[in-house]
Amino acid sequence: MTEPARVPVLNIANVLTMSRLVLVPVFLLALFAGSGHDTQWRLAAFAVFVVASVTDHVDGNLARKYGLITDFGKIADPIADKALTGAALVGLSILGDLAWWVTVVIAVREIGVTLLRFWVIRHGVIPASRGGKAKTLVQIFAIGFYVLPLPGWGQLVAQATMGLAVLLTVVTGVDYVVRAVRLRARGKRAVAGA
Ligand SMILES: O=P(O)(O)OC[C@H](O)CO
Repeated sequence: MTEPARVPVLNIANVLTMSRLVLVPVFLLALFAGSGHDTQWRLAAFAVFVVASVTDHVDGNLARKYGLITDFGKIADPIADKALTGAALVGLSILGDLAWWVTVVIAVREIGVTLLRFWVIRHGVIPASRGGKAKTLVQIFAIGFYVLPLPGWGQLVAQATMGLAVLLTVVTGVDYVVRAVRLRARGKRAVAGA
């Protein structure tokens, strides 16, 4: 019987995921340059943020299209997303543009879900859910609006989008807790029955 072909971890989808991590310090440098509120630097930070965010879309599509899905990618992709969004949220809060409680709520959920993934890893990998992907997309839009130097109405749009992001972040976080508990319970039952 022929073995199924192994997908190499070092593939284009995973390289794109890792490049998102590399762009995090570049984004922060641009965000804090020029005392943090210089229009040109904010636009530069926005451009880096958009490029990094696009890699999130492209790596997943490439992985699915060319069969490059790996367990490494399933774990690394959400971590790279969290590094980017987390750095942006903390940066915006340090600059006084975003309330700290928003950053803390999102950070607690994102770190918590990452720990959950490692907690159940012996029993299986919890990939990003549809809700999780939607949550990341809304977070990215919300952060993008906050990074851009927008007029008053734009700031209202930014706040509303961030409110939706917080809601989705919490709801999907609870959903992952339920999934993790079920996966562990199934894993334990399987071991007990072995
Ligand atoms: O909600 P998570 O932790 O599954 O993260 C979702 C990913 O960021 C989607 O690419």
